[in-house]
Amino acid sequence: MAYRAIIDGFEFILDEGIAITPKGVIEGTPRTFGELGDVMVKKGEEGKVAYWMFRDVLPVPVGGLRGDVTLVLPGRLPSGEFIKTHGHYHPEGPWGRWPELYGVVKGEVLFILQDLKGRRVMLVPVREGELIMVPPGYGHVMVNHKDEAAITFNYVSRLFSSVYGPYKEKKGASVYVYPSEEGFRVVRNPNYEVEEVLWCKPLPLYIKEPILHLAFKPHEEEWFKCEERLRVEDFPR
Ligand SMILES: O=P(O)(O)OC[C@H]1O[C@](O)(CO)[C@@H](O)[C@@H]1O
Repeated sequence: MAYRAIIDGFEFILDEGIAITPKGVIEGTPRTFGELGDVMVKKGEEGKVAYWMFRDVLPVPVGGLRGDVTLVLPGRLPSGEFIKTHGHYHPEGPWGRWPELYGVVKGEVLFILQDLKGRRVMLVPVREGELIMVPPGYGHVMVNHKDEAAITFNYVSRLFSSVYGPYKEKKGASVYVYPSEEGFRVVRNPNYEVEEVLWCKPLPLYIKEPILHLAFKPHEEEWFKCEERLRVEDFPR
């Protein structure tokens, strides 16, 4: 199924595997259930695609930044979790760890942000038209907890490679998100010493005007409003 999206002022037609972008027709890179095997408690259906990554497709007038688009499919993983991204950290840059600016242009995504040890966790729902800054030093996973595909974009520095190892070693993020009658439930990953899971809202930034400059905003900015601690279930033994 093809989707049309306007992303930061540019028109895209996205389908599974291929996209018409301002930079031409681009083949996507699939992330399969097999590649997510290390971040799930149960593997299976190896060849199925969880999300399509279209990297370096947003025109960026500022050298040094890369703009990607991601089509996150709806559904469940073999572990029973909602489809999610692999998750990664960013390494050190000249002013601390690299940040990343994300926007959602279709659907809704639940971001799982966690500090370097995975002890402090923020769950942030980001809706169509909203932006979220992944602050320096925070690992991030996107969960598609809705029944429709989600389309996101991100601006990030070209000067580093993402660090996937910690997520593989600990079998995913600090928490897992499963479907439930209320919508979703959050379960602790026993491989971390999770201290708190906060329910947060991104600051009210909307994709209505040029936003590229935000990728350079000072890192001290307070990017979230955290409202409450979330009830988290222990992992069943
Ligand atoms: O790199 P992951 O964890 O698979 O996450 C997917 C998305 O995040 C990015 O790697 C950017 O952080 C995108 O290029 C990609 O589409």
